[in-house]
Amino acid sequence: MKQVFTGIAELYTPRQRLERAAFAVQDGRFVWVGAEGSLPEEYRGWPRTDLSGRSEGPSAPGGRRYLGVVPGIVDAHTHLVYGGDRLGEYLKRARGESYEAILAAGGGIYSTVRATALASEEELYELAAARAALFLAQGVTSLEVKSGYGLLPEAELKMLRVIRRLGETLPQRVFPTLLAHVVPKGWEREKYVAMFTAELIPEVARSGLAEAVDVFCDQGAFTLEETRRILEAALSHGLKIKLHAEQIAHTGATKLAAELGALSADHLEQSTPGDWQALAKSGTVGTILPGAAVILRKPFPDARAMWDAGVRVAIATDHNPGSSPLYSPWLGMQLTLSLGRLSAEEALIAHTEHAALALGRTDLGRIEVGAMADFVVVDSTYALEPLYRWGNTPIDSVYIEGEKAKDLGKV
Ligand SMILES: N=CN[C@@H](CCC(=O)O)C(=O)O
Ligand SMILES: [Zn+2]
Repeated sequence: MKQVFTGIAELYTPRQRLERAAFAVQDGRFVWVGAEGSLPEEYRGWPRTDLSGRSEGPSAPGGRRYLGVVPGIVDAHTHLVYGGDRLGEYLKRARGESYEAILAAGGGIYSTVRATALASEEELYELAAARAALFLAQGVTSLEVKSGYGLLPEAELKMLRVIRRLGETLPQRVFPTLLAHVVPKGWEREKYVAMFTAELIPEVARSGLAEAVDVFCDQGAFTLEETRRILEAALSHGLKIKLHAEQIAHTGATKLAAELGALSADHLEQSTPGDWQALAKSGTVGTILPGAAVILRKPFPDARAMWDAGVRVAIATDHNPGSSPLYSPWLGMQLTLSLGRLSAEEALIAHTEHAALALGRTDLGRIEVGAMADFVVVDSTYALEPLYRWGNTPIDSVYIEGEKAKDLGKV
């Protein structure tokens, strides 16, 4: 497929801002990006798609107006597959009960584990696909999806099969991750870690059901030592690694992530300048999860200081039924502007280019030659307007590999 896209008022690559831009796409990738007026001769005869919208606004020849375009949003941390909900827990926490106490009493993650066990693969698939449609409507073109609400080996594999089916059927690109979340009730810790490292990880590596392994290294979950064992097992089986780090307590997980060359260390609410230095040195992405930080009333990660320390800061929704029932990457970026002190341009980089690095990809989250042609057409002349309008995200359309994504769900 060959196509030239025009009608763009403002485009963020995301590092560069172009006015009256255009780009050419061939076989799902950008092959040329620049000013519309300087479209090279070789692309002039290609079929054209004018992205201008019909809504009212400035610069509107023929009643149309040129629109803003940004790269497809990348969500590098989600728990999209789960049964049930945690509304009751949410209301309790809003009255002051703590996430940690609810988890320790066998609720929280454990209650989602019970609800997920009761749901069939078909039900879990339908629920997750409906959530993914809402994400698509927000411009999310690639997303990571974790297991972790199964805990028992067969239940984890069941989640991973659902994630594989999502990858086969959704318009978006799906990155599957095996998550060591908590020790199941009734298991000895040692036996569980031994099973995870000696049976589950090899089975997942063999079957190709996950690309990465993640561990919730925290108070109430896995210790630093257990985390190291799980991650080293993952590496020895050729899987990538990432971590839930420094969310509730400071455990040293961020430095472990940096030491082992993890793709990313995520959460970071309790992280320190020493942790940021380690991330900056290793190149491990620091992914902040504004939904979980704000909803659980934890310290908001100091994204500004992290960025200035040289960390490649990413933002993700951490969509899950407990700590972050967040469906909007834009809200995550908005919170990071206000509470994490990133600029709007930096927040966009964090949810596109840097988020792609957290998936190990340099060809996603960018509008540049060689990258996958995933992009979001903003229903405004101003490409950054979705960051300005809180709770009313102006999205016109979403393209994945140069094709208009259908089924934009209602938001
Ligand atoms: N922190 C651990 N895991 C999830 C929360 C899962 C849950 O509460 O169900 C997170 O990233 O926030
Ligand atoms: Zn998470």
